[in-house]
Amino acid sequence: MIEVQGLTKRYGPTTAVEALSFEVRPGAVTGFLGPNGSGKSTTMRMIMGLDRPDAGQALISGRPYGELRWPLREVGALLEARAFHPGRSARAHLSALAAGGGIRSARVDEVLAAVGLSDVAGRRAGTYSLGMAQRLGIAAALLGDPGVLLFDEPVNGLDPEGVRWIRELMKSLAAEGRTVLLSSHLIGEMALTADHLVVIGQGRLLADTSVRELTARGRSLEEAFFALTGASTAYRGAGSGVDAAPERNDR
Ligand SMILES: Nc1ncnc2c1ncn2[C@@H]1O[C@H](COP(=O)(O)OP(=O)(O)OP(=O)(O)O)[C@@H](O)[C@H]1O
Repeated sequence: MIEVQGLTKRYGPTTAVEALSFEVRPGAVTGFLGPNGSGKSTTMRMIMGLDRPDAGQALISGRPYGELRWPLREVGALLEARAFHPGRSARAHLSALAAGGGIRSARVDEVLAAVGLSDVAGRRAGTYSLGMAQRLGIAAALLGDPGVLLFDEPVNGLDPEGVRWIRELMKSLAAEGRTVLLSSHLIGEMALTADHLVVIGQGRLLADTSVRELTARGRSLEEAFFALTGASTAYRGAGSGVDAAPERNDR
């Protein structure tokens, strides 16, 4: 379970995230949607303790990230592709993470197999394609077998086979009872993958509802998304207009 409570983050004059509250529950894939610059990555970074909120808090299984005794065993995240030393092999990268996180070393080969990198595990990770780098990032997220997982744009740059692989992986992780928060710009993909959606615009909550309910509002999930976010897409010059109360629906 992830609990985001009144989270606020400012960068100088820019308010990246403002009084944002939502919960991400186990056993489902929760999609995290919003236009460019709406605050998705900033929110995920604050959940992972990488950015300090100006107000509010984010809890993982009831605690802030910094208070987790064995963080890698509680939460895994893919926040940036290529977050590894390019000169190290995938196996060496994962082994170092396992050693630092109190994770048995045999787990490294298990996650390499799970993401399909066993045959190239000895190669320098800097030589990996984008798809392979994403798989390595996912292997790192899965290393501690955590109950909570965050993925920021995991299908970016992947080929159709890779996109389908991610979709099935997200669903199977949720089916195992894990909490899965997934951001993506690909709304059609989100319609196929997510059960629940948290939609934000200009750092504020716009909707917290099921995919089914949101899709039923328009001809497609994409149309419903545009109707919801149109007023908060600053680069279209449509004004700020996000004062309306967010829409919440029981799951
Ligand atoms: N380190 C930073 N310094 C200054 N401004 C920042 C920083 N990080 C994010 N921002 C600003 O905060 C806002 C939210 O950015 P964020 O990257 O969280 O959005 P996002 O929803 O993840 O966007 P995208 O979909 O484009 O990845 C943007 O206006 C961005 O320019």
